[in-house]
Amino acid sequence: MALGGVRVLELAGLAPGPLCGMILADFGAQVVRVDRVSRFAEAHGDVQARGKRSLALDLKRPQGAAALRRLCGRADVLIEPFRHGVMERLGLGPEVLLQENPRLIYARLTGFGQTGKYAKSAGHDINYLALSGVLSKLGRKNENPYAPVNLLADFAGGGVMCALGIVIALFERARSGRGQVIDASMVEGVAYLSSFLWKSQKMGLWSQPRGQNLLDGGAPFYEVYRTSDGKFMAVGAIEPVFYKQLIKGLGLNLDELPTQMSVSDWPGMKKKFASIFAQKTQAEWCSIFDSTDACVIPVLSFDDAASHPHNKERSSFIKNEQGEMSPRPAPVLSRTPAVPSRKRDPFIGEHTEEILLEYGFTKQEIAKLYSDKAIGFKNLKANL
Ligand SMILES: C[C@H](CCC[C@H](C)C(=O)SCCNC(=O)CCNC(=O)[C@H](O)C(C)(C)COP(=O)(O)OP(=O)(O)OC[C@H]1O[C@@H](n2cnc3c(N)ncnc32)[C@H](O)[C@@H]1OP(=O)(O)O)[C@H]1CC[C@H]2[C@@H]3[C@H](O)C[C@@H]4C[C@H](O)CC[C@]4(C)[C@H]3C[C@H](O)[C@]12C
Repeated sequence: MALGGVRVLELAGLAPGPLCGMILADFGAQVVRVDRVSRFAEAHGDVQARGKRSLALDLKRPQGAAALRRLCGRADVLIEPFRHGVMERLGLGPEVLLQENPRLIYARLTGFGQTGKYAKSAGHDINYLALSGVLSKLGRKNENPYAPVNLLADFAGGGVMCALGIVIALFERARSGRGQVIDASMVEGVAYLSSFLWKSQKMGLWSQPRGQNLLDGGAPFYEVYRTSDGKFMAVGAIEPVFYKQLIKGLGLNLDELPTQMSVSDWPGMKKKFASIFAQKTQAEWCSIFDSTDACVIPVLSFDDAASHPHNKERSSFIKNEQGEMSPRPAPVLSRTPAVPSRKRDPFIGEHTEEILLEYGFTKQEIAKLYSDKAIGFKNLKANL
């Protein structure tokens, strides 16, 4: 696989870091998740542990921190998901680790970045989304701004953006032979993703208040409608050629309607479309719109998405040995595609000895680390 042979140490954190590690593991990297020893009961469950192994190491103990330094000496990538200053307090800051391994790619995945007034503040997806400006653009007319689960800052602007940075740094290292520090701020990651919104401000796409523009819930032809069986259809018929097919599928006469881009008529048109969509079931609307260019697609549950003919044809969702469904890695590379592990997720500390041996520790050294309580072997299933 494309990242075969790349050694990654992922310090266990919440949501974004685990996704970053999973992406690298799916594309072939050997990812070791470094879990806490003393707080098994409080482990933030890593539900994105596919393809990883787990080493339980107490970084608060000098022997544990020293062991991580040694591991980093042989690793290609370190992913650290803590607030600014934590690694420095552990004696594991970039200056130390890059001194010992100049090829190390030291990825610092935080909410606010390594500098700035909030650098040491706690936060979660919704806070980063707020500070980026993006949250102000999300939400229905006359309602509060709305954060779409924790997809945008944690995952899109965090885990995925950090993985991109790591791959770019690996590519550059192939030329220079040198590692570097990646300051992956989720605020900036999600802001970067929203460049289109920033650049299109003057195009008139966002001249209305939140929830009343073309792409944020204002336009009747870019909206979700309830069907008679309580399901929904997603409509995205933006271009006139597709809009015409939407109108035809709804059984309306284009000549008798206001022009598509008559913004003042959008609320009335929305009501009209809603009353029509409410007359048929989701399946009936699919039989009308499937294989047309009306840009009308059923809103699917996770189960329905996994079993939908289109997604089944592409094997877009996979099952692991436990029968758990999840999305397959994306994108699909033609020659070196990701081959996601089908194995169950690792227990915390399950591979401690195996990993330490692999990284050059002797059995005696491992026994000493264990007696110093710097490592753990417990086979506890990570929570959540
Ligand atoms: C599923 C829920 C999460 C959903 C995602 C959520 C919406 C997010 O946005 S996640 C993104 C959060 N932000 C970041 O990741 C940005 C960078 N990180 C931070 O800003 C901070 O880490 C923090 C704010 C996220 C957390 O701050 P905290 O003070 O806890 O930590 P830090 O300051 O970073 O310091 C880390 C300290 O830990 C020490 N450490 C680290 N590793 C080790 C080690 N191996 N050995 C020893 N010590 C270690 C390190 O030295 C630092 O120490 P110091 O501070 O002394 O320097 C989940 C959200 C909440 C979860 C639930 C909750 O946790 C309670 C239960 C816990 C139980 O175990 C499992 C079930 C829970 C219900 C749990 C379930 C889910 O996981 C959650 C709901």
